[in-house]
Amino acid sequence: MSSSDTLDQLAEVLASRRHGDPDSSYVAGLHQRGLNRILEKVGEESTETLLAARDAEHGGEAERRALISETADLWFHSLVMLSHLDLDHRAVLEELARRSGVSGLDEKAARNTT
Ligand SMILES: N=c1c2ncn([C@@H]3O[C@H](COP(=O)(O)OP(=O)(O)OP(=O)(O)O)[C@@H](O)[C@H]3O)c2ncn1[C@@H]1O[C@H](COP(=O)(O)O)[C@@H](O)[C@H]1O
Repeated sequence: MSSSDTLDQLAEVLASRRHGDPDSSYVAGLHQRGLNRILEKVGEESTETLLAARDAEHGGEAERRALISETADLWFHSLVMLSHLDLDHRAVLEELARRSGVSGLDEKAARNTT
């Protein structure tokens, strides 16, 4: 399965949980608690990811695996955030595709001249 299939499948599951039972679904519970709770989780996972990245820089395999796990938590909660706001994760993939081949330095220079 390709990486984008994995994201597509996860997004489908998340959509199906949007109005699900919070007693049996973590995702439904997040939606029920609302955007602020989801944003808190995105913030927490961001912090945990950056701390894990610092440990991974000079760490071993365990620290590198921990960073992968924290990044997965961050991506997952970001997908729940998009879903809560009825935004399609494929729009993010399309935005990255649109940027493909455009140097960040060139893009920034073009921004500063307009
Ligand atoms: N990918 C994930 C996923 N990644 C992380 N998590 C959950 O996100 C939470 C991470 O929060 P923390 O590490 O802060 O742990 P915590 O302290 O227990 O969490 P809180 O009580 O603070 O919310 C944990 O409960 C994890 O189980 C996920 N929960 C669900 N999914 C996917 O979403 C699908 C639907 O899940 P349900 O809605 O639970 O059926 C699943 O089949 C999975 O594919």
